[in-house]
Amino acid sequence: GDVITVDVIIIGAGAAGLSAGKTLSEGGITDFVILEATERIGGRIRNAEFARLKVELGANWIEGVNGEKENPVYTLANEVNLKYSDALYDNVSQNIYDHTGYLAPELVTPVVERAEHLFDFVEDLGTKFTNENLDDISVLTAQRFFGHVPSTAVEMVIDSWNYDFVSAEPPRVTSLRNSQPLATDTFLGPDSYFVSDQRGYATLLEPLAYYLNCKGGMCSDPRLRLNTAVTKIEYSTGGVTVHTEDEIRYRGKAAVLTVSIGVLQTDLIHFSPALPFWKLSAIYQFNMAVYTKIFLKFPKRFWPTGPGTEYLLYADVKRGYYPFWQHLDNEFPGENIIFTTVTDDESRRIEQMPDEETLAEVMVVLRKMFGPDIPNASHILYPRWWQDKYFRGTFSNWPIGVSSYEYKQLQAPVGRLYFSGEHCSEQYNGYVHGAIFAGSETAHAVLKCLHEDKCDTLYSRPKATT
Ligand SMILES: Cc1cc2nc3c(=O)[nH]c(=O)nc-3n(C[C@H](O)[C@H](O)[C@H](O)COP(=O)(O)OP(=O)(O)OC[C@H]3O[C@@H](n4cnc5c(N)ncnc54)[C@H](O)[C@@H]3O)c2cc1C
Repeated sequence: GDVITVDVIIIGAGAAGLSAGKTLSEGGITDFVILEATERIGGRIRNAEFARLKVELGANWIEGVNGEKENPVYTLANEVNLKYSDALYDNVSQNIYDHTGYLAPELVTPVVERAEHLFDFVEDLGTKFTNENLDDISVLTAQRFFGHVPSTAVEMVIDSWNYDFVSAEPPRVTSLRNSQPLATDTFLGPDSYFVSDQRGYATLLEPLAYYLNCKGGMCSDPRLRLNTAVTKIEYSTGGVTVHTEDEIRYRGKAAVLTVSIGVLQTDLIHFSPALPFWKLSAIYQFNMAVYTKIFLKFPKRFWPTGPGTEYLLYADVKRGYYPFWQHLDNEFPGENIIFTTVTDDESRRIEQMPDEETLAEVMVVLRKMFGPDIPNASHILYPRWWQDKYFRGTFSNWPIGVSSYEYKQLQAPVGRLYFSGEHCSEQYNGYVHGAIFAGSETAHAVLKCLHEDKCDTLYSRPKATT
């Protein structure tokens, strides 16, 4: 097949790949290509048609605003006048249901208050562990130090609201040191905005990728190669050769690989030579979580509406069984759309079910919450991120057992092959802003290599940090 020679090959046109291209451009390297397997830019930022409207199947919130450091996602959103609204999480104690229906606030308020104390305690312990450089423990272990672990249906749903809704994995899995308190809240700010713009959340990537001339999702710059899946990467200290499904080889002085950690954990891309053990070990230890929004449309509204009703919780004896609910009356008045979110094993389970089976389960839950007379949903839509070979999940979560030293190995290049993507942002992994920061940081390392000849050597094992 053909051989195309460029300075740098970027693999993946998600937020990280596009951000890497921007930093390279600004650093004087414009001879690059971006190889993207799918038909569009944006990766895990993606919307879809749903009953006359468009809804976001991937990233939906701009997380971390109004803090000491500006969130680049917020800046970009404002540049394109993206439509978003305040995420009003605070009122959730007024909106809890179980199999008997609505739970009066006086029943649940003491549980919510205790969960707040528990949350603060865990954050303080996380700070202590970081400051004193103590060996990591899980968030669940930290909760045990509080003397109480959530165990009733209501306690569990509030607990999963505080943790699983954010990290898509339960506290027993998640690292205390690396998630508490959340750097996004601490540095970028405590507020979040929910995006409902009909042009799509991904519109904010257009100013980021200005060098590709994108408008309405279409980009005219030939350096972007859509529908171009990478199958094999050969790397050395001299450069990188990337093979694609359409049998073209791209040769570069360096490459930036931004596919998700879920993809790296599979054999979708063949590496030659095989990735060294320390690198594979770091890749396999990190977690790709799964988080699924299930959108439903009804012929009429039967849930409460008005300020403070947006987020609802359903407490089941089985933790994680259709626990989180959010209506879209503010965003799409009169459309009668509500969605439920599940995570982790429940996501994996429903990904394997046909829509009708999931809908039947969801209707049973809704009838417990709102009574037997509510109508059936007319539409259902949910994505299968975990089954998709180009994603294999939704976002990374830092598990217990991965130290900062091992994390550096996840980020480290092998030869001239550089790794990037949201999972490579030490502070902000899992988020769109994490992907943007990581893409830029990796591109800076590539610039240093190409301009100053300061490149990491093949198989170099990153030095331990204290
Ligand atoms: C359901 C869901 C909800 C989320 N909610 C939020 C949120 O509210 N707020 C937030 O900040 N973040 C959220 N996130 C996380 C956020 O979307 C991601 O962290 C971010 O978009 C990841 O960007 P990335 O560039 O690192 O990876 P990706 O977007 O995955 O980009 C990598 C690209 O590589 C491509 N690729 C894969 N394999 C190949 C191959 N072999 N050859 C060529 N290309 C390939 C993929 O198609 C993809 O386009 C959510 C994600 C999901 C899925």
